[in-house]
This record gives sequence, structure tokens and C-alpha cells, in this order.
Amino acid sequence: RALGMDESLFKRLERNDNAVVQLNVQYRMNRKIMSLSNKLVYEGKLECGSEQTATAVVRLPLVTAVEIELERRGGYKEARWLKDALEPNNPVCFLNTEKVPAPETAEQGGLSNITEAHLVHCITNVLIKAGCRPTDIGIIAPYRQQLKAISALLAKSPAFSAVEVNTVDKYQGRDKSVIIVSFVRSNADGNLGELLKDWRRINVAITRAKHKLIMVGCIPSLQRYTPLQKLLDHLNTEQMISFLICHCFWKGTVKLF
Ligand SMILES: Nc1ncnc2c1ncn2[C@@H]1O[C@H](COP(=O)(O)OP(=O)(O)OP(=O)(O)O)[C@@H](O)[C@H]1O
Repeated sequence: RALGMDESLFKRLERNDNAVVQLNVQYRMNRKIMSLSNKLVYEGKLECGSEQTATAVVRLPLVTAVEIELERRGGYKEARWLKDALEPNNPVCFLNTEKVPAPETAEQGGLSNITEAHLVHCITNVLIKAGCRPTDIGIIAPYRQQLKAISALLAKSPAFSAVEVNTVDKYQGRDKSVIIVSFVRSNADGNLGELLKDWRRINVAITRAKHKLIMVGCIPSLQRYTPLQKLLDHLNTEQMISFLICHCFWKGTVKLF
């Protein structure tokens, strides 16, 4: 460290103008998902490599049948957030838990948010019923304790065994058709911790989905940090935010079918 070994080779190269070129064409995300990273990091320079990449959406062959079933059970019309989360042509949605409420819990093992965990379980269940392959779904959370809480809920059914639940760092360099991000932090004291302060980590989390990115979090807590505020402002302008009113509906939805 004293001799400069804590500095990466890339950082050293960055000091020389001719040594670094920014790559700005990508073949992973559709246009809507890419717009988030463009806002947060790339200042609009990121482009889709092909029209096919730009317009690709998630394949949910049974979505209409699921919607009819949810409607038959009542309350689906009012559950705008679930429609937003399911709709293939709506590639980005942020589910705001502000009104639920969904507070974080600090335990010995770390931070978790059980309400967000239930919500992630519910959305995963509905996506699979709608025909999404479990291997095409990835769940990301910044805290290990939250991954444990989500995995424990998913472990109740073998239908979820191929859904991958991992930290942001474990997803680096990889992607899935659908990514669900649970941001966890939700408190009144203003504490966000170090993990979510790293804009690079946030950028990795929001750039793993190819076709659908569903984020779950408490906006008043998350917007205290500048990079997340920037992201949330963009989501708000683009009408990509849905409010969750209470959890009475989705608790029942988990047990559907
Ligand atoms: N020329 C291409 N045509 C079609 N798809 C491509 C092409 N190049 C890359 N992809 C797809 O784009 C995605 C990202 O590619 P890759 O993993 O090489 O990027 P990366 O630089 O490692 O990204 P990151 O660092 O953000 O994880 C992958 O799903 C890959 O299949």
C-alpha cells in the first residue's frame, strides 16, 4: 500500500489521456434500462449496439392468463404496481415502499428488510407463473442478511430453486433477462451506510438486466444520497415509479395458484 499497490492499473492509465478509450456501445440492455446508466454515469453517451438489443423485452407467454386469474381473485385493478412490474413493455419500474411501510431491521448478521423480501418473493412467483424461466431471473441486494431472508422465502418451493439470489458484486460481468433489486435501506435516521454510497456499485446493480429491471425500495430514505437522488429523479421524470399502498394484496398473491 505504502508503495502505491492500492491503486489499480486502470486508475494509473487514466492519468494519461491517450491510454484510455471509453467504450460506449453495449449489447446487453434494452433502451429503457440503458437510459438509467446513461443518466447516472455515461452522460447520455451509451448506445445500444443494435435495434434488436434496444427493443428486446421479456418473454412472458402466460401473462394474460395470470392477469385474468389475479383479476378473478379481486384487487388486481387497484394493484397498479403489480401491473407495472409484470408488463413486458414496461422494462423499468421502481416500487416505492414509502407508504407500506417497510422498515429495515438490524440484526447481528447484518441488515435486512423483511417486507421487501416478501415483495420480491411475490413478484418472482407471479413472473414464473407468467411463464418466465426461473433461470432468467436474478435477485440482487446489497446486504447478505437480505439475501438470506429472500432465499429462505424462496426455499419454500422447488419452483424457485433456479432463481439466482446474490450480492451486486457477485453479478459483476454477468446479466439476466429479469433483475429484481431490493435496496433494503429504510429508516428515519438518515443512515444509508457505505454500500449504497458507491455509485459504481449502484451502476452495476442497474445494468445487469437485459429486458426487465424491477427495483424495490423506500424513496425518502434512498434519495438522501446524491447518486440515488439522480437516479430517482430520472425515474420520476420518466414515470417509472409506482407506489405500494399496503401489503394486504401482495401477501395473498404470494400464495396464488
Ligand atoms: N457483439 C455482440 N452482439 C450481441 N450481443 C453481445 C455482443 N457483445 C456482447 N453482447 C452481449 O452483451 C452482454 C454484455 O457483454 P459482456 O459481458 O462482454 O460485457 P461486459 O463489458 O463484461 O459488461 P459489464 O462489465 O457491464 O458486466 C452479454 O449478454 C453479451 O452476450
